[in-house]
Amino acid sequence: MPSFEEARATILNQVPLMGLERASILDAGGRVLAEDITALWDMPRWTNSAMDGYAVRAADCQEPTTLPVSGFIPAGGSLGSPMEPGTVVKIMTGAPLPEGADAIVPVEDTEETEGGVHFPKPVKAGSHIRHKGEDVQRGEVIVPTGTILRPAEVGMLASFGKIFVSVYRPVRVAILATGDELIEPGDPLTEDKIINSNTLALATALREIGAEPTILGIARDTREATREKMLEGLKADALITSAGVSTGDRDFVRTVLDELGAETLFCRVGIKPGRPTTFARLDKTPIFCLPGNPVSTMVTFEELVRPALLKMMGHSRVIKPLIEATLLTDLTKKRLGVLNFQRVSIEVRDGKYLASCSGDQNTGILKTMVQADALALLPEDRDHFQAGDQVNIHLLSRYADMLEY
Ligand SMILES: Nc1nc2c(c(=O)[nH]1)N[C@H]1C(S)=C(S)[C@@H](COP(=O)(O)OP(=O)(O)OC[C@H]3O[C@@H](n4cnc5c(N)ncnc54)[C@H](O)[C@@H]3O)O[C@H]1N2
Ligand code: MOO
Repeated sequence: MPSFEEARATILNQVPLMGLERASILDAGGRVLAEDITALWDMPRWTNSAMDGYAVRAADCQEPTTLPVSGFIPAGGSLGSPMEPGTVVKIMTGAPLPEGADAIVPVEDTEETEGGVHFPKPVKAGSHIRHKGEDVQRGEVIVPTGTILRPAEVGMLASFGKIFVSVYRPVRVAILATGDELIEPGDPLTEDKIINSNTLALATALREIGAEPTILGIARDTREATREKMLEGLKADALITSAGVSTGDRDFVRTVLDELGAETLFCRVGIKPGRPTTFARLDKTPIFCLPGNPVSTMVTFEELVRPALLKMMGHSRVIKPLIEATLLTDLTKKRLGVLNFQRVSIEVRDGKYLASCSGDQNTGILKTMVQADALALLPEDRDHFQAGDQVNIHLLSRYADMLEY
């Protein structure tokens, strides 16, 4: 049975990279760029004013002096001719510096008088000027291939008029729930049925990373139904199944994988929850078969599937960092020899992470998943952790350690 790290490495080494598509930068936010984008011109395109004020010749303003105003340049305008000697030009932020001027004096450092503008302090040549090409030079790579397009990158691309770029396609992931006991949310409740919560939880987790869920519904516990639905799911870029993967009499997922000729790379992992997690592939399509207990489904998605799907979409930073946290409560593991993910809530005090058990760690207990900000990774060789001990955690969301207001 592979350890957690071995299983994760096996998956990450098998998954294929998605193809490329051209997308508008508005739609490409959060996705990974698949080409180097080069600057077609200098930025700024012209030397310009960094302040609303006056363009001056610094040499004219070394002593307190009053000079006449010979022109006005708004942002988007230009003077059209050199600045007349012995005068100044009123200028707005971003407007091109007129020929003959070598400094900008902000309006608040001047006084308007009848005869012109008074400059009480000496002016340094070059002050408040933004030079042509000081940000980016023509031919420079402004956003390299492999970059995640955040607002900063989208802004940079937009400022060069680059509105379509080549990016990795979002991975289309089919989700299949299995089990005779399942009904869909909204169906009439009957005593013996359980609502399929895993599909929508998985779909939400997929959307969070920019993947596209395709919901296949529920496969009843027969080989034929499971096979039919899995075949349908294999039309997607990846397939996730939930439940039916353990050793129960009606757990058909693994049998169907064999029937379909899929290569099963592992069918158990040294983790709790998630021990029966199975990973297979058919041709190049990855198939993640997750255990059905709702917490097991979410934890195995988070720890094993999420990194893989990110990698498929061209991401290189796919593994969450381990953060060291101090326990405020004891944590106890039921079994030695497996890596145990325990649900904890998090506080950040004086820059330090503090973790408390969120409650019952049974894999059927959803409430403690709702209350969890992070998963504590309790190593294989130790079963008890006391308040005050250090543990490693994976945050469950990007908001998990933000401060309240
Ligand atoms: N003899 C053994 N029994 C079990 C083992 C084992 O090693 N030997 N492993 C246990 C572990 S650990 C897990 S996890 C479960 C996983 O089993 P399956 O993945 O085959 O899941 P099911 O038994 O079909 O369902 C488990 C549980 O989850 C509920 N469920 C299933 N699908 C959904 C869904 N879509 N939405 C909400 N809830 C769902 C289901 O009703 C069950 O209660 O096996 C243990 N047994
Ligand atoms: O491995 Mo099961 O997923 O512990 O509950």
